[in-house]
Amino acid sequence: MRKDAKIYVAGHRGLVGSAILRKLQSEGFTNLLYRTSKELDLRDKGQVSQFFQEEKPEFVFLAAAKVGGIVANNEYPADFIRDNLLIQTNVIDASYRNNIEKLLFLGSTCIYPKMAPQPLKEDYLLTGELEPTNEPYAIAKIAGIKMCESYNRQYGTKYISAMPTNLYGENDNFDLQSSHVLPALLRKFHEAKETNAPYVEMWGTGTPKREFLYSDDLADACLFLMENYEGNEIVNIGVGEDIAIKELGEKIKAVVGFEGDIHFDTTKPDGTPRKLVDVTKINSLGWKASITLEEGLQKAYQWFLKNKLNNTN
Ligand SMILES: NC(=O)C1=CN([C@@H]2O[C@H](COP(=O)(O)OP(=O)(O)OC[C@H]3O[C@@H](n4cnc5c(N)ncnc54)[C@H](OP(=O)(O)O)[C@@H]3O)[C@@H](O)[C@H]2O)C=CC1
Ligand SMILES: C[C@H]1O[C@H](OP(=O)(O)OP(=O)(O)OC[C@H]2O[C@@H](n3cnc4c(=O)[nH]c(N)nc43)[C@H](O)[C@@H]2O)[C@@H](O)[C@@H](O)C1=O
Repeated sequence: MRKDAKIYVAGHRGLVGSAILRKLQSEGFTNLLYRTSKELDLRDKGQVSQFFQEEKPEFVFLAAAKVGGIVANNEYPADFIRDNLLIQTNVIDASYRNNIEKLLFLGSTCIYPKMAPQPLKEDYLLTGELEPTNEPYAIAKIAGIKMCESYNRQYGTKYISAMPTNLYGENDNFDLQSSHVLPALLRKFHEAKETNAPYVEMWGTGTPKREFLYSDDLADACLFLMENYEGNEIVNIGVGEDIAIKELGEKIKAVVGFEGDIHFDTTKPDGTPRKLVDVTKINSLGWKASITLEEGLQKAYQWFLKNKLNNTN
């Protein structure tokens, strides 16, 4: 991409979009385009068509989506399938109609079958049943992948799809009902320390395993793929190592400095038992994650302390 190429970052205030924006700015890209959801509701086809016709971006990072943790996905399945299908359909189709040069679509590793062998290889897509807690969201993401692939086949476009593992970092969602596990635990352990609470309650049994990638690493990978990858096959983005949720809780407890106990609310769902991605493909293309979980947890906690302390919703 030229440094003055017109690049639209959809979802620039979110965890992923804000990291992509920071990365592009730090790499010297000067012609960046972004809108909040209030300014441009990507679920509205008319607004999206008008925006693309007026602005004519050359490259699109599609990081706008309806996103949430296990309970939010489970409780609001209609919102997750509807908003994501609308956002991605409108953006991908408007990109085609306005001849954009290249688009990167962000999926998620929940597109893989619940019981797929580990680590998850890209070609396990559509080989088995999905995890029920996030099936509607995953089906929307699979539709996005297939839409990119179909436009490439029929129209000769260059739309690529990346599948990141669970993410965390700056501008994460710290709302305890709708967030993912890592930001939820940073907040829970911090608040328990501040109030001298005897214990922190974690959801589920603590036995599921997850892999965590810092958002700055993800942004680096997205730019790398935009500049170095073309093709219909999806590409996993991860670190290649996972950890049990209980162990993650212990690590966060230590980072925050909480000295009480951990309890488990087993009425809450565990979700998929394991979700470790195979990163052979992106590694062999020449990209590797560089931020360890220990470094990332420190960075994320410092960011939380500085930016969210009196401002959590
Ligand atoms: N977080 C994670 O662990 C993972 C995320 N991903 C994927 O990465 C992508 C980004 O996720 P993440 O950054 O975590 O999500 P966030 O919830 O942090 O951010 C989502 C962004 O999407 C924008 N958005 C939502 N609805 C609309 C709408 N109707 N119109 C316009 N913009 C909208 C929001 O804009 P505004 O702020 O202006 O309202 C927000 O900035 C998603 O595709 C997600 O599936 C994949 C794997 C894991
Ligand atoms: C990125 C990914 O994210 C989601 O899938 P998930 O990985 O299951 O999500 P999660 O981060 O919410 O939970 C991971 C594990 O952690 C446990 N857990 C403990 N204590 C808390 C807790 O306090 N909050 C949360 N949220 N989980 C907790 C929780 O019970 C589960 O076992 C989907 O949106 C999916 O669509 C998707 O793509």
